[in-house]
Amino acid sequence: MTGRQEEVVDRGSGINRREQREQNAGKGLRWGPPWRVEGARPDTESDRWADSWRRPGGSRFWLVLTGLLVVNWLLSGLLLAPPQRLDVPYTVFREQVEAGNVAEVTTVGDTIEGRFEEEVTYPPRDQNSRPGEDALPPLSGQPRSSTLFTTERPSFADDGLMNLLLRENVTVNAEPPDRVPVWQQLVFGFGPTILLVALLVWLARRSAAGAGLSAGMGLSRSKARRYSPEGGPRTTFDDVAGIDDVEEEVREIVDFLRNPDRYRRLGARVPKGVLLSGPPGTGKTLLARAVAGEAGVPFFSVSAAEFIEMIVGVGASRVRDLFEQAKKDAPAIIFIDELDAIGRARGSGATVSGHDEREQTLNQVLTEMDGFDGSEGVVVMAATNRPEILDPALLRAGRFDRRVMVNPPDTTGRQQILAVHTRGVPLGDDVDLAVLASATPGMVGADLRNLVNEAALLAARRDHERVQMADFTDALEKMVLGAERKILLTPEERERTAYHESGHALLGMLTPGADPVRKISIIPRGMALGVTLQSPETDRYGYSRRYLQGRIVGALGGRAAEDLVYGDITTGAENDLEQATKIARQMVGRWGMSDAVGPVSVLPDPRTEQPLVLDGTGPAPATRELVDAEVRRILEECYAQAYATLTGHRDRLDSLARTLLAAETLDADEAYKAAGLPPQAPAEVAVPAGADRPGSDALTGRTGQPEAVAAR
Ligand SMILES: Nc1ncnc2c1ncn2[C@@H]1O[C@H](COP(=O)(O)OP(=O)(O)OP(=O)(O)O)[C@@H](O)[C@H]1O
Ligand SMILES: [Zn+2]
Repeated sequence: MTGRQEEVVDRGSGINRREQREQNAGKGLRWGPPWRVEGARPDTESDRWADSWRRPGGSRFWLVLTGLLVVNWLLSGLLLAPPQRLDVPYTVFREQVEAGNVAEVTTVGDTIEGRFEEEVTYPPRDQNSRPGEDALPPLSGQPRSSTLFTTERPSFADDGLMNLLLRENVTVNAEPPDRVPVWQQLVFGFGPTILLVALLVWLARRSAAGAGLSAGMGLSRSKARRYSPEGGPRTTFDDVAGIDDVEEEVREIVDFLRNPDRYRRLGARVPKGVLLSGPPGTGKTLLARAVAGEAGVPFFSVSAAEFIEMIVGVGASRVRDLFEQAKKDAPAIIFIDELDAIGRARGSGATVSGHDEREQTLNQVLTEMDGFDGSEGVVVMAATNRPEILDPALLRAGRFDRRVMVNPPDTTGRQQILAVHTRGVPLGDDVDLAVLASATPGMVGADLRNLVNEAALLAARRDHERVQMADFTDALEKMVLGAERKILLTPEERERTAYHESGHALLGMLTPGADPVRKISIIPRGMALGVTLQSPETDRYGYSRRYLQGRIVGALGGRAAEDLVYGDITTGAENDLEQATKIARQMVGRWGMSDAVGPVSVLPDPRTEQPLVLDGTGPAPATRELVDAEVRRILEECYAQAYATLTGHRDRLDSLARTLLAAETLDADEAYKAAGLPPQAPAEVAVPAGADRPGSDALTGRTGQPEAVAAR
């Protein structure tokens, strides 16, 4: 793993993007690539769409749900629909009462409904029974017969109906005017909801044991996307560059998937599981897809996080489903991204809800993998950024017993990756990928891909025929530093910033072994008021104590310059202090670089967050105090050194600051010249690597929100 190479010191302040980078840190001082754009992986999504894929979960769930709703609707329609009643005039009704043919009535407002003892036909077939009504047109055309009737009582009727009914022994009911009884309203109003809730509860209960209906509803279906070898452009090893050693390790798998019989015949045990580990964006997914592409087998891709739902047991059945699908399509590859989402060591980590669910899912994966006897022709590939937190059970023989590290590419690797991604891009004659590769230490495949895309966008906006080197360098600068921002600084503030940056830069130039200064700028970018960029000649893999001290001196140079020139300090050094303190802390607690503390690792392991020393619960209070004292000593000594050096070179500092103030941006040559120093490094591209840290500037009231960033 390469370490972070370049240093950017800025004047500005606040939130440190590096924190997150450091979480990815393996061993050594690692400042992960600052330009790592989280979530900006345009390729994966679009590629996935472009490829043929299907998502078996889902559709069936909707089918079942629709079915339920239709049944619900039909039932409620049947039950709620009023029965067909004979609509009779009030006079006819009275007649029937007097004739003793009414068994029961129910009044709803002025409407009277009821039941005749014997069927009545209306309109009567013999029209002469009531001569008075002969002239009236019949209410409805065809005579109908029923024992059920309805009639409307005229509101002016004051005809002693009640007495009549009582006399005739008719049962009389009354109901509120809304016709649907309350119990029915409740049942049909809340019924569907109750039904669904009941179903979910039931599912939750039984899913722990099996798939059951949840399968029918698609809940237990794995959400894996399937890429078939036929559909879409195939990913091959040609698309993967710069990680040749890793490619070699997986070639055997390709061969196995192509000729499973040959391996079977010889009884060779082919790895069932391959664990790819490495920082984000290094091409783990790409590599797995390339293996599938090379072997011409289907590729099932799923993120481990997708297994987990709120409902316990769903994850396990999704795993089962995924393995079933893959076995059906064998030979095939199952790719599980972010394996750590389920593969975290059991009984460790925060006990969140869904803890059981995660364990069950993990157990299911283990069970499935144990179930293979190698003849299925299914290879499971998984990726993780944090192999060290995985449950050891996953790594046992017969599971993910083949482990492959995918490291960030070195310079040559970066050049090859750039070549892959510029295949379809018309390049100007001045574009030199080797130079770009050396200007991008710490960048991984995903970053480089992003860089090419940004450069192409820029070239298009500038109406270039081809993408030129300037497009690349500007794109790189923007990715690394953030877009330039139009904010108005007071002349005093600009001058102060110029001194601050000059302080960083001058110490970078004067400290032996420090990374050469590449660029200084007082154009506000992102959240910083100014930046100083330093990056090494070559990729660095480790750091010496002297080098780290130099870094701290440089980081404190901005504040020292302000202090020296103005006799006062500002909030602008917030990030510098944070960065310096972090380095010092790690020197003392992690790398044993403090004589007083000794060669002891006392910091919690940054990867597992478990305290390392001394009795396993963390350092004893005395050790802690000693660490703090040592960190403070280192910082104070470095600050004193920075202040002294700048004092001794006050003329260079003034000259550099003045030049910077006038020019706003200086590249390496200009900067060394302004400081009256010979250039140290062949200035290749005046582009850097490193980012300024966003933050808040309490002095000016500007906040660190990523608000409107205006590109010039
Ligand atoms: N070695 C490489 N060669 C060519 N392209 C690469 C390489 N590494 C990454 N890329 C590009 O970056 C994209 C993202 O990489 P990929 O998704 O494979 O990274 P990953 O290691 O799986 O990251 P994560 O851990 O975030 O899932 C790829 O689709 C590819 O375009
Ligand atoms: Zn600074």
